[in-house]
Amino acid sequence: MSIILNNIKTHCFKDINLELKDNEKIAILGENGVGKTTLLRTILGLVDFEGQIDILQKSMKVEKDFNSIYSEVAYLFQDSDDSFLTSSVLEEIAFNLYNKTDNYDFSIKKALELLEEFNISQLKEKIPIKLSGGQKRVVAFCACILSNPKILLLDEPLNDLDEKMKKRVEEKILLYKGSVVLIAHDLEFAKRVCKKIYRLEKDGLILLKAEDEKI
Ligand SMILES: Nc1ncnc2c1ncn2[C@@H]1O[C@H](COP(=O)(O)OP(=O)(O)OP(=O)(O)O)[C@@H](O)[C@H]1O
Repeated sequence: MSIILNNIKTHCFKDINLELKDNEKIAILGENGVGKTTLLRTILGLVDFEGQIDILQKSMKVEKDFNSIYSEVAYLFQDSDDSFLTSSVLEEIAFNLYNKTDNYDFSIKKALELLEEFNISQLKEKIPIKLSGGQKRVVAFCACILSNPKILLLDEPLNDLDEKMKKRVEEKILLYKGSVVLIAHDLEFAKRVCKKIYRLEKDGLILLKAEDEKI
């Protein structure tokens, strides 16, 4: 199992139970303010919680337990600006892979390939926080996936993207060889990418059936 949540309670929801298998992709939908982002932040140890969290077979009891999983869990923030750590797009995208491999040249080479694949090579020397909203989104997404983490936590990844870029990002998520928790408001997108779709409510996570059309 990649993630097990048992009876998780935070300031905005209670009794969340979830099992995410290795390489499984799930989507979580729900009303504004119900706590979807808070749920992702809880999985990362950024929110006070009660209950039991296991990630990649490790039990997360105290804050430092979460440090041990950061190299294998990537988080696409709802607000891309919150994620930027470096002063160039190229270094931003290479950052996690460099941390993981300690190989600068290899990380830069792979980052350049990904920039090419997303057709954004012209951005490589730009300062991430000065990009447009959509450009920031793609750069933050590329920074998450380059190091192939075992778990991807994606908070509304298609926000601000044009149609072409939405397709590229969707394709990448679909083919991603790892576990994915996707927060989305677009049910059709969620259905195309994930087999299991949940709706978050105050009292817990509800598994939606294939025939459900409404959230
Ligand atoms: N750091 C915090 N401390 C206390 N409450 C917070 C904090 N961050 C968010 N909240 C509150 O928690 C609730 C859930 O917010 P959250 O961002 O998780 O919702 P969401 O489901 O992701 O919403 P949206 O669909 O609008 O992005 C909101 O009422 C919000 O005001």
